[in-house]
Amino acid sequence: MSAPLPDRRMLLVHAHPDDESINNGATMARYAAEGALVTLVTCTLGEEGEVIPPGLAHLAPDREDRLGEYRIGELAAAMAELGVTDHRFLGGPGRYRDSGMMGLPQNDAPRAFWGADVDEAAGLLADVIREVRPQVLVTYDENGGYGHPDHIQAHRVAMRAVELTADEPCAVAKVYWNCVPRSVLDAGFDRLRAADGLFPGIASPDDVPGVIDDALVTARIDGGPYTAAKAAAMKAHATQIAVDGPFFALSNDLGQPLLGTEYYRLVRGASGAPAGELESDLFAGVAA
Ligand SMILES: CC(=O)N[C@H]1[C@@H](O[C@@H]2[C@H](O)[C@H](O)[C@@H](O)[C@H](O)[C@H]2O)O[C@H](CO)[C@@H](O)[C@@H]1O
Ligand SMILES: [Zn+2]
Repeated sequence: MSAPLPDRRMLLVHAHPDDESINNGATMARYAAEGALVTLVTCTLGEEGEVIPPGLAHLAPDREDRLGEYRIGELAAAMAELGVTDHRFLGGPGRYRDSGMMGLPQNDAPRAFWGADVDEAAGLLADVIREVRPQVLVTYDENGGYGHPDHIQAHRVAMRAVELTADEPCAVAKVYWNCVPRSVLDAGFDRLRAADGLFPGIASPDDVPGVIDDALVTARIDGGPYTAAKAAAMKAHATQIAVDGPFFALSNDLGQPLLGTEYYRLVRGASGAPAGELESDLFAGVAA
């Protein structure tokens, strides 16, 4: 007989190993520390990524094509930093392949996630929802945050899986999309510009995934005590992310702020906060 599930259960649906730490690392660490079940489903192995450390360049897709298996290890190390023990790949490791950036030939590769049948992939995710019965699901907005095909597809698959299970006892109570309020991001970039010289360049706020008007944000999760865990988890994804204090850069060498407070937009279910106020707990208002 399997152990009873914790009272609070959340499911995060991401495209590649690293997205979870970048978008939700502090949130995941906080809820894991508080005893909630935090389940991460990652849809690809990130096989088409670039490689930051020169000593690992041989793993690249156009060389040994072993980046995917390497990033499995990076993800496991990142989850250890966050205290998350339930992380899975959609359909099993390698079922769906990283599609590469929008418009590249890799988008049309045989196993590319971008070409996956959404209902089939959503059926696989629905099985996870039936197993863990999350009250809360977190994924990207309809643009995947920044238009990456795997992010857009992860959004579509996640939202379809929520629909498929909506009339079942495991129905997800609250669905959130990752976001960053413009004012918070602008302040972060002001700090980065003042700390000049950390990275070869500075990203444009418009390049940061999920930037939205402050008024559209519905939840603010103060990850304060867990910011260090988030930074450590991001560092674990060393092929993709370079971390320097409260800032980081992807393989494009463009610095951006590392935010310990994480923001969300409730798109399905009822807010647990008083009207006009931000939620400070994603589980607010849900039953065990
Ligand atoms: C954060 C994220 O979604 N990373 C993806 C992304 O990686 C970017 C891509 O390689 C781009 O060409 C670089 O300029 C940028 O610096 C990278 O962050 O796309 C990869 C390929 O699909 C993916 O593996 C990676 O996880
Ligand atoms: Zn990604």
